[in-house]
Amino acid sequence: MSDTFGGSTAYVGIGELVTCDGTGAAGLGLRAGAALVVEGGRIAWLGDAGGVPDADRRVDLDGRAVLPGFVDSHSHLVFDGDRAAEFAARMAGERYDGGGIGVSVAATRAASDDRLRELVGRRVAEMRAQGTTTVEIKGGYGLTVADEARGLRIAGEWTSETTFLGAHVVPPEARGDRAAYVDLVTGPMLEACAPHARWADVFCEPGSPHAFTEDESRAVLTAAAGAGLGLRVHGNQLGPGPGVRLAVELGAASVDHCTFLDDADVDALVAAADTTVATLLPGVEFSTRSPYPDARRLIDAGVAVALATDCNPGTCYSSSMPFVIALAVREMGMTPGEAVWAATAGGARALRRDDVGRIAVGGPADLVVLDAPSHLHLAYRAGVPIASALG
Ligand SMILES: N=CN[C@@H](CCC(=O)O)C(=O)O
Ligand SMILES: [Zn+2]
Repeated sequence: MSDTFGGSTAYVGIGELVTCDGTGAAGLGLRAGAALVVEGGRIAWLGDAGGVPDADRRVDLDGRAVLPGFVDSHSHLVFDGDRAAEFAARMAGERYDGGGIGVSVAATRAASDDRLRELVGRRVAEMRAQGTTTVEIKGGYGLTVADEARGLRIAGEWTSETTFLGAHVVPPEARGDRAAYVDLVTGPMLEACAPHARWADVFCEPGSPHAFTEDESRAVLTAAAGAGLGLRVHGNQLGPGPGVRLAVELGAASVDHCTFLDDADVDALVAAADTTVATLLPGVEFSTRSPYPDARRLIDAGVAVALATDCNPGTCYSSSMPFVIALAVREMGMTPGEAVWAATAGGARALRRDDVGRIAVGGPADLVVLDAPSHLHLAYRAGVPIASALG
């Protein structure tokens, strides 16, 4: 977030500064007794509080911790309607298979531009209020040329990290001819959407009749890369499958979910650790009552791991990165430091950004302050709104 005050601001009294200016948990970059000067929305100075230069304004944070703003590298904010009844049915034992996406597609198609704009704006504001300063937003609830282009145009009003997801599911009207729908996605839909997107994604899940097979996914991703888009994949969410290996083969920036992995998937992710991030979305396992991904196995093997919300109406209607961090620590065996790194610097890597997700001189002043002395409190005080953007 940027400081709205016109001049320079010195932040002193920082209980713990978490810079995330390194790699892995070792790169958490914890500093005690540090201070920051922010000017023009940038970090102008970082050092020991004893040496803080003069500034136009001085803010005493009274022992609170300061972190980089969260980088939520996976969300689906462009939708209307909700699926609370589907959630309740799952809590009573129903399984998630992606079929409910059609309900959100119908509601989203029926919404006016202004209505969608208002909904996305409200959700982005909800994220920012919980410390998220960079967000990726996917389409995927329009599934016509016009509706996908519209969703991405609206998403682009809030972020440059927009993702074309025409291959979210095969929409009901196209079920009789899947090949024709893939042709639409790789042809006219991609052409209309590419100018509004940085990324392309596909729901690669051969076990679901709604999602896409390996060959269909490869066709979509290859066409998108040809149109100049970076690649992302929804893979291995509902069962073992080809998503992870396809993402690695095609040099995707991230493969997301990674819930059901075999040894070959983990080996592929280790080999591609400089290229492809495994983005874990534990809010989905919470909201679908599913087994959590084995984050420990991935981190211990040397896989690059990010955390994101996947905020969407079906599998996780939560916009809260602190909630995701708490789940990662409690349910996936990540240390609090690993979880914070994955939610900031890890998310930045998943978006191939080196300007966000860390606190460094010259970088954007995207800062989170905790109403607590340490990053440990994000998981320790789960459910308590201690994180907010600073400034
Ligand atoms: N799995 C595919 N897409 C979303 C869910 C979308 C929905 O159910 O509405 C996800 O990431 O979980
Ligand atoms: Zn998703």
